[in-house]
Amino acid sequence: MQNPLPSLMLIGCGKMGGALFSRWVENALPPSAVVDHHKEELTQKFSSTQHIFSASVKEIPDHFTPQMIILAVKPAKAMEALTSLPNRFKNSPVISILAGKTVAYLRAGLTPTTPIIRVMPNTPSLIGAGMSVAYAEANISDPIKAACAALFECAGEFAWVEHEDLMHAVTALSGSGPAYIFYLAELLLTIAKNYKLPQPLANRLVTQTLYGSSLLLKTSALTPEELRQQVTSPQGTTAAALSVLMQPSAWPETLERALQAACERSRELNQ
Ligand SMILES: NC(=O)C1=CN([C@@H]2O[C@H](COP(=O)(O)OP(=O)(O)OC[C@H]3O[C@@H](n4cnc5c(N)ncnc54)[C@H](O)[C@@H]3O)[C@@H](O)[C@H]2O)C=CC1
Ligand SMILES: O=C(O)[C@@H]1CCC=N1
Repeated sequence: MQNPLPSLMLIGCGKMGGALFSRWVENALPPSAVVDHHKEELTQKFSSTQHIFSASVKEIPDHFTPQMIILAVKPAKAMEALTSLPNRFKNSPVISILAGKTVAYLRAGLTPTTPIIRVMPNTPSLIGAGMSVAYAEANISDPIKAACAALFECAGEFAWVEHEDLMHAVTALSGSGPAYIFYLAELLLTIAKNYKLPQPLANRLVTQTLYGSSLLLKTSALTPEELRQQVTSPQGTTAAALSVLMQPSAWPETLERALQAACERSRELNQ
């Protein structure tokens, strides 16, 4: 059986924080607090009486002490959010989902002993199909790591990395990755217009092809290369298309440059 979820204080309930929070609510989150400037919208959206919605950490009632704090503001707002934490919260374990911001950076806004874990989730978390990857320093206790895993397992798959530097590659691959897939869908839909396919049909073709291929990739024992070969008849239509896409300057170099740009940006975000 899955570990019970810890009570939380979620700071920042936007696209990513909000997606995670909705999963946690569905998975019996104990009474928790959500801090966001959009308090009114969030109170309506989640219409919950058991959670506290607040526009500022300072308005959280004295009787409420979370077991964990989840930091989900934009990276540029991290220090402002941490330094405005009242002292009574400063020893609670903090999970940061911020791109780029290292444990050392975050620690400067907390105390030398606050347990800090970094997690990189992605937006398919909203439907329980997310991929979250976490890094914790060696001194973080097992119960804190287990509580972190329980939270992100509610949103899909979860894995640990041993070295913080790997979080850049994780961010470039699975954190930003859904956008690459959505852009591929956008491009295919735009191109479909040239072939006079009715738009609703083109939507179905693109969506079901991406969905079916992802599901096959996830459930099949075959490698991506083997699955690709199963589609590709010698001298057939797929081979004709792949002879364009597999040119070094086409997908191989383009994707390599794209991931490199994401990694570089992740490093810059720590400044
Ligand atoms: N959107 C994505 O696909 C992913 C985002 N992330 C990370 O999640 C973080 C949030 O990103 P998004 O949800 O996309 O941004 P967002 O802009 O949708 O959400 C940020 C939220 O923080 C709130 N906020 C700003 N300052 C605050 C403060 N001082 N106290 C409380 N709330 C405050 C804003 O009102 C907003 O609702 C970023 O650091 C990003 O790197 C990580 C993985 C994926
Ligand atoms: O674009 C970003 O910076 C964030 C991190 C991963 C996905 N979105």
